[in-house]
Amino acid sequence: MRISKVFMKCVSAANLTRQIEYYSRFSPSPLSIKQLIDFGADACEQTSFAFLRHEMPVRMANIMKEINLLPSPLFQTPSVQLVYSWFSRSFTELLKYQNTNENDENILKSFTKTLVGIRNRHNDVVPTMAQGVLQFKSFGMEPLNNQNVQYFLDRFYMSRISFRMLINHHTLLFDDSKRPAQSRHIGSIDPNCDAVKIVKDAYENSKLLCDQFYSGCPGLEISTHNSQDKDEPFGVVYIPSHLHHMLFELFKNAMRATVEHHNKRGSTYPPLNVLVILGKEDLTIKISDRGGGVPLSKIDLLFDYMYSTAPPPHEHRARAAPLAGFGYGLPISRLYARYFQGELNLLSLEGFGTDAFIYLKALSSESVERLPVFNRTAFRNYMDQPGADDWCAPSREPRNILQITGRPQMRRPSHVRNERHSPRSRSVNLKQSLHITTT
Ligand SMILES: Nc1ncnc2c1ncn2[C@@H]1O[C@H](COP(=O)(O)OP(=O)(O)OP(=O)(O)O)[C@@H](O)[C@H]1O
Repeated sequence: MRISKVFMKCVSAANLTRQIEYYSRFSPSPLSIKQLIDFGADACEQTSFAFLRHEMPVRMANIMKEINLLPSPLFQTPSVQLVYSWFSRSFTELLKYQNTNENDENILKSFTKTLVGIRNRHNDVVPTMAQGVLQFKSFGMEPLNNQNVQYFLDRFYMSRISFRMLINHHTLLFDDSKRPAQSRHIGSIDPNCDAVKIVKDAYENSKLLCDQFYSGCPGLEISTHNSQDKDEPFGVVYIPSHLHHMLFELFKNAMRATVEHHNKRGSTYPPLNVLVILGKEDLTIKISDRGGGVPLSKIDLLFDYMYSTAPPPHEHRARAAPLAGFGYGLPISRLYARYFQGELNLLSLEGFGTDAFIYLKALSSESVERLPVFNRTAFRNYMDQPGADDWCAPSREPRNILQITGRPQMRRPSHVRNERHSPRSRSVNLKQSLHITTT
């Protein structure tokens, strides 16, 4: 009895591996916001079902192949194993619908229910993966691993954003219990998304946390400029929850920096200045704070998963939304911006403040999903060995010139290497080499 159970488990594991292999050979099909809107306006459940029952396993299999390439000590952590088990289960559930009848009402209903179940199962993927990476870091991570993990997490979370986008869109369109009675939204998309309103909402939500944490908060000043039509509001076709997520994270950071930099409990702080500009191609939002800024040497670190200057949150409070925590705010917000071909950047003046920029595409036909695909290039990114740095490492102290006089400073060309030098010609060469090393 026990042997047959073990045997069945091995068979299903082998089958799962085969199916992942099969679906990972397909490339995901990126959709534009325009396509999602056009489809949603004339929604046909059968078409959406037929698309998703293939597309979801394809996107999952592509990213599962990459999870399998993680450094073994990271892959083996209980947290990553747990995440992988969620993926395996969800992937298997989706495969059940491959050869079913798309005109059967019950199948369509059951599929929508399965999608909701998958979304709930994956709710905790971000903090769970973060725990895994923390455990792995505590073993002492090499720079190459750090690079690989950063590369992987960007792709993994981008993929996750895309699953949730597709699931939300489908369930909002076809799950009657989720459909708001009167709404201009089409699925999860607002065809007339008011960027200024979302700025105000995100500020208010972040202010609640800031007031609670610091008993004070900087104010908000908004200016707008619509280069297309001065009298028109700032409508773009976008997913309000994505924009809210980015703005909320940027406001939290700006508020924390401002309050901590000025360190005057209860007193007034310099306000956060927000500029919203609609151009032909981009909708740009700039948030400027006077929170003391970040030194240039740290700017690149800000988008590293796990880089935070805040004390680490306790494991059991990981989801209790403090003002700062794991250091995931910026990298994940940047993924949201990039998901539909936008961008998120920070420019800082140390000693003064920081400007954060969100760029979104103004045209829905140009907002196309940016999705990872598992191919040879991706594979190589996990396999490459680190090369030697091709820039000199700066020495800590100025070199003692007298110490260098005894040894050559340059790798001389071979025709020069065999020459015998008189003391005089040697000193001439030394002068030349010093000139080269100091310029
Ligand atoms: N406007 C800013 N001014 C000064 N420092 C900033 C600003 N924005 C970000 N930072 C620095 O970048 C770090 C990383 O920010 P990030 O939003 O990724 O994580 P976090 O806020 O620390 O935690 P969380 O995961 O909760 O967002 C912050 O800890 C802070 O040191």
